[in-house]
Amino acid sequence: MKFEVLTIFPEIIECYIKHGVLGKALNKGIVEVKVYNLRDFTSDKHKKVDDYPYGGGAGMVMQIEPFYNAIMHLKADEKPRKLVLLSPQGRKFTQKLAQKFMEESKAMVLICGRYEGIDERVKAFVDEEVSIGDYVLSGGELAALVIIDSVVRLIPGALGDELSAVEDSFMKGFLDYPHYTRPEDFKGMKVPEVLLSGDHKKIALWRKRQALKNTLKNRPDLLKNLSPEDMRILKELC
Ligand SMILES: Nc1cc(-c2cccs2)n[nH]1
Repeated sequence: MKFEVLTIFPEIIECYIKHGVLGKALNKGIVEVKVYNLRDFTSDKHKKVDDYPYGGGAGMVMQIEPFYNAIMHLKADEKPRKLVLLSPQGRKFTQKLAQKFMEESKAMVLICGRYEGIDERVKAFVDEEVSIGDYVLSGGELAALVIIDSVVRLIPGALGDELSAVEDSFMKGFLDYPHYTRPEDFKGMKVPEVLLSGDHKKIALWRKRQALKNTLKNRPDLLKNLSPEDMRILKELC
């Protein structure tokens, strides 16, 4: 899978992708990330990327020309790619959308705006507008990293041999179960006995109950389309 990121702060992307799961996936060649500085696609000596808004108002608006030039540069190889604009106005990014992107796209262009927004005409050249949440960031770079990280984790082989339990739970519609590791007793705070029992059936049931309990408490909106077994467990909790 290939990600191409358009930004005026390439360092933000380049620094993050060197670490952790992303770093390993890059080294394994499972994923490629190319970052393009929009300033390299300007035509003035000051590499200007923004200007005052037509109609007045606070702040600056990013101009269409650098985005257009960068997109045309990428499209010159005529390879298929999904162009995604990050913005608070976009469709909500979820684990299911991450799965869809991983399954359907060989290459994604992540377009990062800054300031008070970007010229609306840029949207004529994108496939999707995506929001990672109902809050405003200073720029699209963090949102782009969220998408890269969550999509790469889903690529077969990216996580090595460890199970991606967290992704599984979100895909099934509830939050993750609690995790513990050594020591068994930390200042009197003990690991739940069931996890020391070696009884995998009991452990699996305990984890499911805890996951449903957490979901009921913090994200009841996720609790739909439960299996009859999960519904039975949930009813016991109520
Ligand atoms: N979900 C989300 C995206 C954004 C921004 C994208 C570009 C500038 S601000 N804020 N919140």
